[in-house]
Amino acid sequence: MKFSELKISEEIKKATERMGFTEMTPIQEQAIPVAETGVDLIGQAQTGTGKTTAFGIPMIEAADPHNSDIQGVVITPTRELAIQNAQELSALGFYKKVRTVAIYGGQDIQRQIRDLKRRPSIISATPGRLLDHIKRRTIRLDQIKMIVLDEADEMLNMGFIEDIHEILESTPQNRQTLLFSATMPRPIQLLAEKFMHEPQKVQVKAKTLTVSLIEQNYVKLRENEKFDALTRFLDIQTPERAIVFGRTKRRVDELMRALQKRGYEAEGIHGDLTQSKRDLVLRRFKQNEVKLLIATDVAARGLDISNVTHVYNFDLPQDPESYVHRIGRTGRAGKTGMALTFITPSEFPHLRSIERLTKQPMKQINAPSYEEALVGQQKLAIDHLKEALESGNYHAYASKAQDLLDDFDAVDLVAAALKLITKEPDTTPVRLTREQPLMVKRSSGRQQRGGKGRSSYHSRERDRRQGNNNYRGRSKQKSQRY
Ligand SMILES: Nc1ncnc2c1ncn2[C@@H]1O[C@H](COP(=O)(O)OP(=O)(O)OP(=O)(O)O)[C@@H](O)[C@H]1O
Ligand SMILES: [Mg+2]
Repeated sequence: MKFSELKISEEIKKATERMGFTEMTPIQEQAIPVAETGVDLIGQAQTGTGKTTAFGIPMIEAADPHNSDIQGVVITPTRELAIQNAQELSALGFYKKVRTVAIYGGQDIQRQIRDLKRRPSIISATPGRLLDHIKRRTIRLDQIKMIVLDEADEMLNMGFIEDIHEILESTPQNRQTLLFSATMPRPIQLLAEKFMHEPQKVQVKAKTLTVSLIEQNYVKLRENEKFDALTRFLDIQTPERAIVFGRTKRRVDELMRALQKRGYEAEGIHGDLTQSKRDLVLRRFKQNEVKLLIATDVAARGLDISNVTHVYNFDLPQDPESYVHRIGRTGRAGKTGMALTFITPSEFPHLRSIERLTKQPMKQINAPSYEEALVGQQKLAIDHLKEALESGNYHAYASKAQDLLDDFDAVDLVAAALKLITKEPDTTPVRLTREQPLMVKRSSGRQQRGGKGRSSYHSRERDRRQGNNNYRGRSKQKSQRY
């Protein structure tokens, strides 16, 4: 079904056209008409399938640009996602002249207050900064018609739950509440239903939770083999654009420096960097100035960066849901992608938990040898050489080439030139601080580094079976993981 067939205002149809959309995605086709009836809604569909527009259209449709109140709020777990959602909502509201402002931590609050004085209809926010504005009375939510929790399970999962409750308390009882995510663990759903009014579930039925366009592989290796394996895979797979996920901020910093030491262009992103640094890194990655983004889970959810061809899980994610979101940074909007996950022997059971959630078996592959990596890089050099040949833009070198050919054997010459342009696999020694394998001690309910205890994956699975609401004691996780 096309957007043009929807019963929505012409301005929004025109906006989707301007955004290059014609056919609706399944979640858009199924969720928009339901949301238009005014009911509460829980929407679940695979990563990269257009959930933003699925809640964006009803939100813009409900907003009246001539009304000076804030009428809609979208809450997201990260600042980058708040910015991205604001951009998409602004695009959808372009012709209807519905204005959206992004409100997030790390940005000058006075600037935000100035933006707010211009009376936007919609706020796209992270919870902490939104609460700050509510307390300063620079934002009032008492007239909102609709609130969306994007990445709803994450918002209700770690650390955010108290903030969400406080935000909801400042909104009208009769507001419409929409929840969206690619994953919706049952305990979270039960928790959500407590503050929703008879929500309708819109789930796009798919055989697997992950997108079939993403090839999913894993490598079994020891902790101290991971880094060489990563660089060799990078040499062989030569990703156009890749995200490498690490478990902690320290890990991300160390990985970035180690990769740079071996001659890779890499930038890191995590929650301890200043917001301007985070913005800069993401901009450079989006503009293809740097091919490798090394990230904590701060980049795992929702970010829509075109042409991310590879996702590497250098460390296993904290829970199976995070895996789904991390690898979902590739294979978006119909494109293909590849995900590769490193697993140490003691973490092996977690692999099965991931596969049980995704309903998609992963394929085991082996870490490449030095020789294989060299072949990969040679192939890349030859490709570059052929491209240069096809471009025809080398005639200024012809007489020098002839001089060389007079003195040397042609094969020797090309071989020497190839060696020069090949980035041979670098074996510069690097040191990474050892990360403990993924384990969680159950009794305290929060993440512990190392130590004995059951894995979070298994306790989560048991929760799932028992329908436990065991998600509140995890507030420390946000600061560790992001
Ligand atoms: N109807 C459509 N036709 C073509 N492209 C679309 C359509 N709807 C959305 N897109 C594009 O698809 C991409 C993914 O959309 P979006 O970020 O909303 O996915 P998502 O379902 O929210 O994913 P995630 O679970 O990772 O947050 C975006 O680049 C968006 O512009
Ligand atoms: Mg999204």
